[in-house]
Amino acid sequence: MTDLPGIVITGASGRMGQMLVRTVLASDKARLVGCVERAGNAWLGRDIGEAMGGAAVGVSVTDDPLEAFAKAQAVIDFTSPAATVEFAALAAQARAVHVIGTTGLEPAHLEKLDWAAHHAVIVRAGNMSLGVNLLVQLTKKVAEALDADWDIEVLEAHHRMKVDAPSGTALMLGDAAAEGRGVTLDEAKVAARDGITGARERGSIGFSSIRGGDIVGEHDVIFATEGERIVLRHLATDRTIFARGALKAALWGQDKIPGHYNMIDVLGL
Ligand SMILES: NC(=O)C1=CN([C@@H]2O[C@H](COP(=O)(O)OP(=O)(O)OC[C@H]3O[C@@H](n4cnc5c(N)ncnc54)[C@H](O)[C@@H]3O)[C@@H](O)[C@H]2O)C=CC1
Ligand SMILES: O=C(O)C1=N[C@H](C(=O)O)C[C@H](O)C1
Repeated sequence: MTDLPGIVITGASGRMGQMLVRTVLASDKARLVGCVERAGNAWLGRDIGEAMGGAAVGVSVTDDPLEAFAKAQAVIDFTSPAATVEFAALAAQARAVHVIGTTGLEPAHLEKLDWAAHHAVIVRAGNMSLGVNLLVQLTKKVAEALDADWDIEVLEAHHRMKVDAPSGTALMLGDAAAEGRGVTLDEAKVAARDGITGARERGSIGFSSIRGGDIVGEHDVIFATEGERIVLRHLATDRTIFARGALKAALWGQDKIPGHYNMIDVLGL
């Protein structure tokens, strides 16, 4: 039992944090060794099982990531960009696999992750589900097959509490479409339209974001031309798909050399 990889969950009281705690506790391939929250969080010092409304599990929530990571073989992190950059440096020091689900990372954050990836394994993806990562590959293939007479639009819908847009998944899909078309997303991306925008620019890749209620995560990639349209769609109805993917990544990373990996690597797609 004690030989199983020890996992620390950061942001343990969050929507994904709680789902991850449940997933690790239910697993016979890993054990929960730590839960981290930010200073001031109401769950600090409490047993995570009790804080989540169940039986005690023997792991208290702490705001000391360094101490928690020292006991871990992997850190699963769905928090915020600033926290993730801090955790990447600490996970690298502890030589723990750092699984990053956090979205909204800017180029400056990514540069810091690249530094950490010289010292430890990082697995990062804006979406950890099998379905979305398959959709990424399908999007690339369809974009490769079609020319710029086919307009590409990515639509995403999420719950009212989501703070970043377009979603990390939408950007993964946009990147795949751009790669298939032989351009970069930076040059093709149109993420906001309002007022007299003029006609659509040929070859651009558009993004639209809906926020409302408790939508877990919905993504469409639309390829539209004169007289016909292809729609590739993924609907997430339960956050366990992300948590299961993240745990798979944490276990997969145990025997890998330091570097920056993604879920396509983990899933072998
Ligand atoms: N890659 C994927 O498959 C998925 C990614 N996400 C992403 O995960 C992130 C979190 O999403 P949710 O769980 O819905 O948000 P949330 O707001 O419910 O949870 C975030 C948690 O992180 C904690 N946190 C923030 N800063 C911290 C710090 N410095 N130290 C410790 N804890 C800290 C917060 O207190 C909070 O409990 C978002 O970026 C979201 O887009 C969400 C679902 C799936
Ligand atoms: O914030 C969320 O909830 C989600 N975030 C990820 C994203 O930005 O794509 C993944 C999933 O769609 C849920």
